[in-house]
Amino acid sequence: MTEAIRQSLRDSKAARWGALGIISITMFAGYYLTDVMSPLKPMLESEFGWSSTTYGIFTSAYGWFNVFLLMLIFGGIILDRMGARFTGLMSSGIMVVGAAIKFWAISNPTLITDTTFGIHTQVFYASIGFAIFAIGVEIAGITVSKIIVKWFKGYEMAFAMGMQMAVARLGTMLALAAPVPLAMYFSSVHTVVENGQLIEKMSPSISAPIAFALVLLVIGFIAFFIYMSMDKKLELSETDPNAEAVKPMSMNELWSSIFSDLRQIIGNKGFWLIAILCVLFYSSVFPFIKYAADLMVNKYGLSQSTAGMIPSLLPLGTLFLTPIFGGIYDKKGKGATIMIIGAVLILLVHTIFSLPILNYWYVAVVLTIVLGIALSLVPSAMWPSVPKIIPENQLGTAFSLIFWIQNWGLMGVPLLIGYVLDKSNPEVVIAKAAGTEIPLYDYTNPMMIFAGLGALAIFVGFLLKREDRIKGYGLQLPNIQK
Ligand SMILES: C[C@H](NC(=O)[C@@H](N)CCCCN)C(=O)O
Repeated sequence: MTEAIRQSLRDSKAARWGALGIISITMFAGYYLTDVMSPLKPMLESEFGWSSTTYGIFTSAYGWFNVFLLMLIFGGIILDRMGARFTGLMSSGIMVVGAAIKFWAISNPTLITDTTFGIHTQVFYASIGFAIFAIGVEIAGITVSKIIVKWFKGYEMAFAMGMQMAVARLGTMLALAAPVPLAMYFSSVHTVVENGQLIEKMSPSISAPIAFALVLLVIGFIAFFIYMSMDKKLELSETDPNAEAVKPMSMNELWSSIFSDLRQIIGNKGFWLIAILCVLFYSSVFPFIKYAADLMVNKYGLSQSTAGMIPSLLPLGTLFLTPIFGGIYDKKGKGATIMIIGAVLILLVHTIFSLPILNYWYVAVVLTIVLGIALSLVPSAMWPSVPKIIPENQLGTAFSLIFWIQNWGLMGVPLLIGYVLDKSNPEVVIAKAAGTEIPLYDYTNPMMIFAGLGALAIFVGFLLKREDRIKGYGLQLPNIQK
């Protein structure tokens, strides 16, 4: 069979998009669990006595194992060596295990009174579960990116990445809008003693939204099994029957190939600029989402039950815009410019959020929509740009290194924000300790931190554009090969 007439399964539009649809289910479930606790922050404080710092510790657990135990990097290395089928199944299984631990911790009231390693036992176990889950969702993320490159190279790759991100963001949107109604729906009545009197109190079920996440994750795990058979068919369709079988590597060869990949990637300036832009950009958006519902209560005067509605508009816009911007990048190019425009919007939005004026809910709506546009622009150009800088056989490792650097921010920034929030609002901390009426948090300082990250991202975006001009990566060129 000659090269010219051999057909690959990826040449079939239905097969490419079918594969994408299946893996998107797994990511949808993963993104739902990632943010499910955000709208529950005020409830975690009132029901379980968590502080902003406690919430920050729990949120930062997302990066603990990925960052300190280098789990993400191992994930990328495994992906490049063992392939997407093994790595995808492994990562979706890890997500289920982590979510189950988190569910157990949140639904177990006996953990509330104890401490472990100096933190609330419930927070400790919920954080461990979240940290394990995060290994899974991050490795699944790089696996899915590599799968998309495998199916869509030379085709509508940025559009496909945009579509996958859109479905994942649907998970984020659900995580911002659904948990409070779910927790309220499954409320139960408890008898408690207050001022020496027995009173009946309705307690929301904070674990109900997590139980729902667990069900979604199990469905995502099953979906990956279905994808595996498609992946096998794709490989068979691309295997040249006359090609010689690849000789298995010795242990020495394996290690030297791993180190050689790592050396080449970290010696690449374009890689570093994308990675730094990634950590700055995502640290100003994802950690913001963790505090957005609380910001709506404290700055814009919304009630707890409606506070998640405005932040849920953020992923809503990205559903349509990420594929659209991805499509523009595919056809017209201008990847670096798209990333810079996104970073400018981040700076603008967070600066306005930080001002102690314009505290009207409709201002929050407009700012959230603009932030959604930024969250569509940058990722739609950033991820499809990586294969222009790094060869395909090193992509798993490169994506994992970028995610690893990004995870420092996803771990550190929420912790910093929780700490700054408590430090800038001592009266709230005192009122909580005294059990008196809790005043509102002032969010000026945390929002200035987010704005600062946006400013740095613009600077790095320009450096990336310059590097592209020097090295000719083709970031400003279209992805579709005519
Ligand atoms: C594709 C990209 N994913 C990531 O950046 C992940 N490392 C973090 C996922 C966190 C989920 N809320 C993206 O989602 O744009």
